[in-house]
Amino acid sequence: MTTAHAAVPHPAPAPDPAGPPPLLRVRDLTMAFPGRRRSAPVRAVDGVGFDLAEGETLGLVGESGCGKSTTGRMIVRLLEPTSGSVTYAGRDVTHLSQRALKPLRREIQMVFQDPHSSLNPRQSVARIIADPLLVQGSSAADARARAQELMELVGLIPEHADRFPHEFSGGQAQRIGIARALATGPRLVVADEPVSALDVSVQAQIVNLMERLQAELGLAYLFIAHDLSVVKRVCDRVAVMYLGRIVEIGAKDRVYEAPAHPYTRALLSAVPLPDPAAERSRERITLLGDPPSPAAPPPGCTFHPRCPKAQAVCRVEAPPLRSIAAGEPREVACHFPETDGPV
Ligand SMILES: Nc1ncnc2c1ncn2[C@@H]1O[C@H](COP(=O)(O)OP(=O)(O)OP(=O)(O)O)[C@@H](O)[C@H]1O
Repeated sequence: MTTAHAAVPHPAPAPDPAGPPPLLRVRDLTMAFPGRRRSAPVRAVDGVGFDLAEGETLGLVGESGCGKSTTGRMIVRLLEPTSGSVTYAGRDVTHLSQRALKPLRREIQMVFQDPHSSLNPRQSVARIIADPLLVQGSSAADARARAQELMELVGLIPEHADRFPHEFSGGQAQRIGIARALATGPRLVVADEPVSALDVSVQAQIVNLMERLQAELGLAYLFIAHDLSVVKRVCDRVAVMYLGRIVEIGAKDRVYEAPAHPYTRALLSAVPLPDPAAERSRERITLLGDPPSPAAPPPGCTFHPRCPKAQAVCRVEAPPLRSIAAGEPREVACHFPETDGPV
C-alpha cells in the first residue's frame, strides 16, 4: 500500500500507567484478506485500537462491511489477525496456539447474529449449551446439570433441555446462544449483532436479558451493531468504524450528544428522535454514494469522497485518531471535527 491511508497509524487511547491493565486491549489490529485472483488484498480492518474495562460495554458501530465482525472475530481468534495485538487481562494472546488458547476460550465467548444458524440443528439444547463444558473436560452429567441451570438463568424452561433448536422461536434461540456463551463463565462476551435478526419486540427482551446478565455476572461486552438506538441503550462507550478504521471513539453520551466526526453525525442524523417536533425540524445529513471497497480505499481520509465538509487536505492526508478537547477521553479522526453539538 502506498497511499497516505496506510501510512498513518491509528493509536488507541493512551493507557493509564497507574491503573491495572484493562480486561481487553486491542492495538493496531489489522486484517488483510487475500484478494481474489490478482486483485489487491481486502483491508477489512486497518489499525483498530481500543481498551475495554471489566464490566464495561463498548459498542462497535458502522455500516455493513466496515469491518465490525472481522474485528470481533479476531478478538475471539476465529480469525488470525494479519498484524496488531490483542491483550487479555494483561497477557498478549494474539499469537497463542490453539492449544494455549483453550483456557482462554473459557473467558472470552461470542454470541452470533443469527441464532438459528449458529445452533447445530441435530443437537438437543442441553447438548448445545453443554458443549463448551464437555470440550473443557466436564463430565456429561455435570455438563447437563449446568446446561439446565443456564437455561433457567436466561429465561428458558429447563425441562425443555431435550428439545431441538427448530422447536424454539428466534428470541428463544438467541437465549440458547447466550446460555452457550455463558457456560464456561466468561468475563468478556463479543456479541456480534445479537438482536438484529430478531423482531423489534423480541430485541428489547434480549437486550434486557443481556443487561441483567451483565449486572449479575460482571460481564464486559463488545457489542457489535449497526442499529444506533440499540447501542445508545446498552453501551458505556461507542466506537464508530468506517472502512476498517475507528473514526470516533468516546463516552456514549458525548458521542450521541455532540458527534464530532461527519460520518458519526450522518449516522446519528438518520436515527429518529423521540420528540415528533424535534424530528420534523432536524437536519438530515445524506451521505453521497456507497462506502468504497476496502480493496481500493481512497487516498487521504477514506471518508473524503462522501464527506460534506471535505477540503483539499482531506484528499491527501489521512487524519490520525486524536483527542479533540483537553480532558475529554474521546478521539476523532478528522481534520475538521465538528464542535456544534447535536445533529
Ligand atoms: N473471508 C473474507 N474474505 C474476503 N473478504 C472478506 C472476508 N470476510 C469479510 N470480508 C470483507 O471485509 C469487509 C468487512 O467485513 P465485515 O463482515 O467485518 O463487516 P461488518 O461491518 O461486520 O459488516 P456486516 O454487518 O455486513 O457483517 C467487507 O468488505 C467484507 O466483504
